[in-house]
Amino acid sequence: MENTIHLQSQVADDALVKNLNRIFDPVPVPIILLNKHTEILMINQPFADYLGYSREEIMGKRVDVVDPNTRFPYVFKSKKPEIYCKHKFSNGHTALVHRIPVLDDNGEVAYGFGMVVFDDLRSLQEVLERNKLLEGKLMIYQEELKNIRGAKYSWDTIIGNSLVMQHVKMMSSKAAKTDSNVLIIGESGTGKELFAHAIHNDSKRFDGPFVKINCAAIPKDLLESELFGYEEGAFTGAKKHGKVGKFELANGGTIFLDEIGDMPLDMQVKILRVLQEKEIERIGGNRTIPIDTRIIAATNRDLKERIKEGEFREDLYYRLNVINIEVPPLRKRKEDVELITLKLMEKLSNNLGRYVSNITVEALESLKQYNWPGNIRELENVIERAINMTDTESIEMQHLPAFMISEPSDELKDTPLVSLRTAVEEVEKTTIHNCLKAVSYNKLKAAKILGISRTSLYEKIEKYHIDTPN
Ligand SMILES: Nc1ncnc2c1ncn2[C@@H]1O[C@H](COP(=O)(O)OP(=O)(O)OP(=O)(O)O)[C@@H](O)[C@H]1O
Repeated sequence: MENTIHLQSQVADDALVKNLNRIFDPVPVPIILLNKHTEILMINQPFADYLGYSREEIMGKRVDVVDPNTRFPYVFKSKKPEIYCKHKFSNGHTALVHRIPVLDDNGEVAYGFGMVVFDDLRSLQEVLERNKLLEGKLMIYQEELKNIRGAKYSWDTIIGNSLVMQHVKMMSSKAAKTDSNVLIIGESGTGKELFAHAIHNDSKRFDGPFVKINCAAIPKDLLESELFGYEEGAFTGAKKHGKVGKFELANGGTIFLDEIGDMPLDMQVKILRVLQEKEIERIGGNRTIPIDTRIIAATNRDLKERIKEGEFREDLYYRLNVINIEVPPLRKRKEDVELITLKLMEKLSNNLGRYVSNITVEALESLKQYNWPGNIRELENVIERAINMTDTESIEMQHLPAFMISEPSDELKDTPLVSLRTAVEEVEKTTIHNCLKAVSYNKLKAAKILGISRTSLYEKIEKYHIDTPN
């Protein structure tokens, strides 16, 4: 009776093995199945090859005969699976394996299932090392990103209390509360990028990415792949796994298109398409990728002029210019020069490891008078230079660049250059005229106030052709 049962189970096992071979031979992972006596019931071709045997040689043998290092006898005893365990096969290979006892309805071991998960631990080690390296790099970038996105770019860090700046900040913080496109215009170095950051950080997208691209700095041929990315094999020289473009990177956040006024016309068409369709296509790709990105663009160019010149698309201009923010040049907010100077001195002293906290009235006055064609970026340079030049805690005239001191201010720029004599005569004429008017043209009184004789006053009235009613 017992023999009959054994025979029946043998027949069932044979049928099972045939089917299992059919199933597992094509699987490119070494797999083995043991019966409850730890005899090999099935071993797929990849595993037989891995061990260096023909299948016929080892079928039906006890696993510890084929591989004396096997732990299956212990696993059968403990009935506990061993997952991702390092195993050194008797042929010298070291691998990561699973050893799994398969229990029947009574909780007894019916089969043992084995599988090689990673057949070359050396290459696994390399992958793990690389992974560790990448994780490390990722952490550094995340940290950097946090710094970039941090409080550094809030409204408070945009220094300036002049009326015009208060207005621009107020407009920008309103813009932050919407999801509309923003166009920031202003001369170079006025802080357009700072405003773009602050708007992003104060918007509902603040925890999404802020991705910047300088449209003027990237060669025309590369701009498209930078913006939209490409698929593997899109062109010769393309990276192996393709490349993700800035629009995709900015998904869920904001893309800052700096120097948009310098973007080539053919690229403008593509940007317009993204704005309208809210989707992109990678170069060499055939699928569209939906994009949820807010656009903030900036330029120091006169876009209306560029439109007239045929260099900028009018339709793109209107799409971008939903909210317009104009950052004024520093010379139009001279009231801010003192505050910005003091804040920059504090920041740059720290950066440079110096302690320079004072500036003389004279030097500050020079900074206020200067025209600042390079705006705050130029002011930063001047302060940094001065901190490096001074040996004390104070910035003085001599620490400012010579061109600044001789540079005429805005008002003086419009004054025609005249000789000292002409200038004195001009002042004399105006003073006499004003004085006569003030004393109702009483020449005696006027001469007294002016401190000259009546004769002298008459002479000057004649000389300067000053009209008097009597
Ligand atoms: N209001 C401000 N307060 C403090 N620093 C400022 C301010 N505005 C600008 N800066 C500083 O001036 C430098 C130039 O600013 P930013 O790059 O934002 O100017 P930009 O207008 O974008 O210039 P560009 O058109 O050349 O790109 C930066 O170092 C920035 O930190």
